[in-house]
Order: sequence, then structure tokens, then C-alpha cells
Amino acid sequence: MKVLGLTGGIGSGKTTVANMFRELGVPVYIADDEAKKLMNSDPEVREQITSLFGEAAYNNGMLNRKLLASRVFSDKELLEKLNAIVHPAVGKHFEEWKKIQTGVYVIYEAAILFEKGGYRKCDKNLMITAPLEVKIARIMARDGSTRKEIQARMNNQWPDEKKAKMADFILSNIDLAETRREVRKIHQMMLNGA
Ligand SMILES: CC(C)(COP(=O)(O)OP(=O)(O)OC[C@H]1O[C@@H](n2cnc3c(N)ncnc32)[C@H](O)[C@@H]1O)[C@@H](O)C(=O)NCCC(=O)NCCS
Ligand SMILES: Nc1ncnc2c1ncn2[C@@H]1O[C@H](COP(=O)(O)OP(=O)(O)OP(=O)(O)O)[C@@H](O)[C@H]1O
Repeated sequence: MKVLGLTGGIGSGKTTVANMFRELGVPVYIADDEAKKLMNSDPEVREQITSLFGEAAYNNGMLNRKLLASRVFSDKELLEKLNAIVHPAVGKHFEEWKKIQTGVYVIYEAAILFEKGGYRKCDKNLMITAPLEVKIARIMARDGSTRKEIQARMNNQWPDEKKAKMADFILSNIDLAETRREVRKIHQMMLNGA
């Protein structure tokens, strides 16, 4: 079964696009979400996170996302340590998930697909783009993050120009109807063996 990697910077619209593929019947794996589930449920992962961040990493048994975000996105070394705990667990979990899917291809959605080499495991890669100010405005409206918090995450991601060189498909997500049309085209190409 083929894998279409789906990526894009914060606020580009990865999840929105992933959901359009899902509506077309494509199985979708959202790495951000699965990572957080594993950080809550996998005892080994929990133990490593607690030893890295202390007991405050969990609040009433649930991952303290705010605390971790405030620490890691301003400290590259700490982020790398967290990545090194979470990414292998997600990679393993994805392989197991893929085994039980049916269809021509599945989608693996991840924010740092190129940065962390995950794209090598994908047959094709799709990058979602949007203008910088549009991305910032979307995230501020979605979850009340500040410009500074969003910028801190962006600083840990490659610029679009660098990622664009490595992508098989690039989708500019501005107008939703247009995005949906592009999704259909890419879906058809994947079904035709792209
Ligand atoms: C620090 C955490 C707990 C904050 O959780 P929160 O719910 O606020 O954010 P969420 O995980 O949904 O990510 C939202 C966006 O932040 C950016 N982001 C998240 N992780 C990273 C990272 N490791 N490097 C760069 N940007 C990142 C992406 O644009 C992502 O789409 C979480 O982001 C995390 O554990 N990140 C490290 C592990 C990781 O890489 N997870 C993502 C995929 S495997
Ligand atoms: N074309 C669009 N027009 C208007 N709003 C959009 C468009 N695409 C996405 N959005 C909105 O922008 C916000 C961010 O989109 P989405 O969550 O899909 O991005 P993301 O790339 O997955 O974000 P993150 O990097 O934080 O995981 C959401 O509230 C979504 O509804």
C-alpha cells in the first residue's frame, strides 16, 4: 500500500486538507494527534517524558501540553530530546496502523515530515502552503495563540521554499473550494498509480 505524506507549516491547513482526503475514503493518520495519544497512554513514553520534564509534565494523569510547548519551542536541544522520545514511538505505531488499512494508499500527515526525514518512508509527498500572515491569523483565531508563540514554532520548522524543492505536489490552500478541487486531482493521480 502506498503512503502519501502530507505536510506544511503551522496553520497551512494540513488537517483541513487531510479531512478532504478522508471524505474521499482515504485512510488518514494524523501524527500530531497520535503522538499526543501515545504520550498519554504509552508507559515507556510517559516515563521518559517525566524524567525529561519532571512530574509537572502530567496534570491529573494527562500530558501538560502548555508546559511542554512553553519549554521546547524556545529550546532546540530540549525539543530534539522530546522528538527523540516521541518520533520512534509514532513511527512504530504508524506501521502497525497501516497494516490494518485497506485501499490504494493512506495519508501520513505530519508537520515536520521533511525536517525529520519521515518523507523518505512515503511514496509521494504533498506540501500545503499559505501566505505567512494568513497562517498566523488562522492559528490566532483557532486557539488564541500569540504571534510570539506561533513564531517560536515556525522557527523550528523549515521555510516553505526549502520544503517545496522536496515535494512531489504543492497545494496552495487559500480558497477552500479550489483546495477541494486540487485534492480531487491529486487523489485521482494517486489512484492512477502516481
Ligand atoms: C509540545 C507539544 C506537547 C505541544 O502540543 P500542542 O497540542 O500545543 O501542539 P500540536 O502537537 O498539536 O502541534 C501543533 C503544531 O505545532 C508544531 N509542532 C509540533 N511539534 C513540533 C516539532 N517537534 N517541531 C516543530 N514544530 C512542531 C506543528 O506546526 C504542529 O502542527 C507537542 O507539539 C509535542 O509533543 N511536540 C513534540 C513531538 C512531535 O514532534 N509531535 C508531532 C508529530 S510526531
Ligand atoms: N482555506 C482556508 N480558508 C479559511 N480557513 C482555513 C482554510 N484552511 C484552513 N483554515 C482554518 O485555519 C485553521 C488552521 O487549519 P488546520 O488546523 O487545518 O492547519 P494545520 O496546518 O493542520 O495546523 P497545525 O500546524 O496547527 O496543526 C483552522 O481553524 C482551519 O479551519
